[in-house]
Amino acid sequence: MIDGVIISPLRQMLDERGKVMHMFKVGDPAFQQFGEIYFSCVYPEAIKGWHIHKEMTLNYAVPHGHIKFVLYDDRPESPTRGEVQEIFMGSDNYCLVTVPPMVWNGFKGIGMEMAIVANCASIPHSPDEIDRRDPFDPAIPYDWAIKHR
Ligand SMILES: Cc1cn([C@H]2C[C@H](O)[C@@H](COP(=O)(O)OP(=O)(O)O[C@H]3O[C@H](C)C(=O)[C@H](O)[C@H]3O)O2)c(=O)[nH]c1=O
Repeated sequence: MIDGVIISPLRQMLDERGKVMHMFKVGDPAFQQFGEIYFSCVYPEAIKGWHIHKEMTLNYAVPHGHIKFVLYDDRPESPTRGEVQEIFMGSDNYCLVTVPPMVWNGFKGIGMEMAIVANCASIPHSPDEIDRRDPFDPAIPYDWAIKHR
């Protein structure tokens, strides 16, 4: 587990009409502050990344579809420097993933339908605080291909 990353299980309340899915509220252990919430939609097999946020703390939940969310820690002072972390998110593993600034991250749509990634971010979106790398940049030691373990 990359230092500073928090995975919080989220409740889904099902009945014969549908369901209610929790996400995030003031007072939750991972809550810092509210900046903006937006939704990034990704088709199966498409990759969005790599991104790094210099200031924003991310709070991701995937209420529809599934993704493989991948994190890479190259922070010089981090006890987990060099680690890669994969988190499979979606309605089958409905959780909130909190990612501190300066951790590389990206995601790939998996399964059969478009996934919706909600980010309840600590600050409003600003392109100035994001750096990007190509998803296949060899500087990040990760292969996005499916692993038939
Ligand atoms: C988020 C955002 C994006 N854009 C524009 C910038 C690009 O022209 C286009 C797609 O943005 P981007 O390539 O950043 O999209 P994603 O790869 O889905 O990433 C975004 O959604 C994931 C979940 C992240 O957490 C990222 O921080 C966020 O940038 O929308 C805007 O104009 N305003 C916005 O608030």
